[in-house]
Amino acid sequence: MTTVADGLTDAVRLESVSRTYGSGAAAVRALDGVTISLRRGGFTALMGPSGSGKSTFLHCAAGLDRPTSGRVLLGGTELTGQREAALTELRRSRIGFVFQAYNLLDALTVRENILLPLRLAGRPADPAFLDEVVRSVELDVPLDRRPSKLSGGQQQRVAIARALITRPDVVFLDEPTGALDTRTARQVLGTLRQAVDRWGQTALMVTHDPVAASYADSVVFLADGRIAGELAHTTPEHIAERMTHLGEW
Ligand SMILES: Nc1ncnc2c1ncn2[C@@H]1O[C@H](COP(=O)(O)OP(=O)(O)OP(=O)(O)O)[C@@H](O)[C@H]1O
Repeated sequence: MTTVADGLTDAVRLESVSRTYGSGAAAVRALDGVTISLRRGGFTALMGPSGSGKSTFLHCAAGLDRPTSGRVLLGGTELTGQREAALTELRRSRIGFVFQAYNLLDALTVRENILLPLRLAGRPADPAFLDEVVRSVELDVPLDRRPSKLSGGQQQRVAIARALITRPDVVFLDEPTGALDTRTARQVLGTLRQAVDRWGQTALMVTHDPVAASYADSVVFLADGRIAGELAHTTPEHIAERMTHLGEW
């Protein structure tokens, strides 16, 4: 396991990361020499036209996929070159995931869903911290209920709590509000923003929605597998304008 002193201030760092799918004439370069650092405690949105490489970026950064070349560092630990078992362990303990489709288990109660990452990692649950996380995501439902009995917004709050419970180095969110109506989406984003601030949580969110992206501290744009710019503390209007210049979205 390699630890680099200069990577310690960054939660996540990609260095010259490329990912090519297929080979020969059919090869697609989904990521093309991407270098970027996610500062500890920062909330970053990742946007770009369809096919620009957002999912590939997320999968490489989270150790779910391996770059063809380049390095990925999580809190100073190099992911690239790790064996599959070590990557699984790292993902379990140091990364939180939130997906568009919530991905909650209905065989488990809300409480059990939130605590699942700790159970899988063989770590004890701290009832006081569970209580704090549940309050921070404003989840106002009985914790012994099954997820399918909850609204979409409540289910996504459960998923966010589950992502925060291990105090991970970074939370990756893939279109977290894509399945929610506009009003619920805004409420969930407001809660997410508060939770990120409260815990000093590093987060990276892929989204197509300029309003959702405007909740982040900065918006990174991808086009054709490359970083195509960044906007800090900006408005949905500016984000939409930049996206329009990048092409179809
Ligand atoms: N498993 C794969 N095999 C071959 N090509 C792939 C694979 N996954 C992605 N690609 C290609 O890599 C490029 C980037 O895809 P990616 O899914 O990362 O883009 P995206 O920005 O997430 O797109 P979208 O917004 O439509 O989800 C696209 O040209 C895509 O067709």
